[in-house]
Amino acid sequence: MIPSSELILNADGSIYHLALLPDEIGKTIITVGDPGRVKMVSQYFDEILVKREKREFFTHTGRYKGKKITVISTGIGTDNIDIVFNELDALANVDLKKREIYPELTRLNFIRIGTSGSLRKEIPVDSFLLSEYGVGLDNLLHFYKADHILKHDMGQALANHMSWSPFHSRPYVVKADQELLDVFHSEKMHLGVTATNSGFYGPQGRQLRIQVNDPEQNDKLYHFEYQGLRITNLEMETAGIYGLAALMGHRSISLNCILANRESGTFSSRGKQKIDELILYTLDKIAHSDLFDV
Ligand SMILES: O=P(O)(O)O[C@H]1O[C@H](CO)[C@@H](O)[C@H]1O
Ligand SMILES: O=c1cc[nH]c(=O)[nH]1
Repeated sequence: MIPSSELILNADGSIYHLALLPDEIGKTIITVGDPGRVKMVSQYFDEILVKREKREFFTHTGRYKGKKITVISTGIGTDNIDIVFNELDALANVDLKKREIYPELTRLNFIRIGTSGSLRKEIPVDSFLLSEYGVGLDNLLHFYKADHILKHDMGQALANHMSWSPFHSRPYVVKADQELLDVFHSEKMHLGVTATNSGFYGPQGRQLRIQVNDPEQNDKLYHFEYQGLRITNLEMETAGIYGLAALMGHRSISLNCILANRESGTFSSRGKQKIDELILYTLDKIAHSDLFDV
């Protein structure tokens, strides 16, 4: 039995931060960072069955062309990914009344629709990128037994290449789910290696008023190459999503709308329109693939 200090439920039996009950989520779950993006997705649903909000976690569950879909905002960062993924997994795989893990587990499909900054001129603002790998420069996965899902050789090669101080955590590398990669890949998508960091400014090499430790950081990331793989873009959730989904036995994929180009120093003026395009692209792929439950 999982004690009430670990699996925390609200008075109505819903899970602590998300305030959701088990039958209020679908097996296909779209994650977005921005709570305002939830209704940008659910406006296309044919019906909305559940609407819930608590803190930065806004959830709409509904149906789109016959498929049951949940869209949920995670807020920013892998610390929030830890909360959202553990709580959604508990809703699917733990009997909340008995506080016991179900003998048969349910596999969820997670699709991130997020924004990102590109490191490369050839991946310009307003383009879309599918993350083949997530490279965690944060430290979330180091708190879990994750050796069996990590591409250690590449993580170590990147640590050596960056010549970081021992105060930095070691990069962790996780591959996307291959079936979801196949579903979402098309000529509209760049395929990339996405570096996930623990901040938007210093950790992504942005310097406004206070100095960063390594002004060459983005340049070093740009030049890193491992077995033909090169880092393409920066954001703040993908590697955590790939890591936790793989550890829990779920599928996950991250779709990025490129808003910033760090090499050319530009930022999109058409962000909302391009995110809307990526949402419609994603919903269309879900509607037409057998991988997603009705
Ligand atoms: O647009 P979202 O999904 O929030 O994603 C990106 O944008 C945020 C930073 O502005 C970070 O969460 C980053 O990962
Ligand atoms: O540069 C960017 C743009 C969006 N989100 C990020 O995390 N970084």
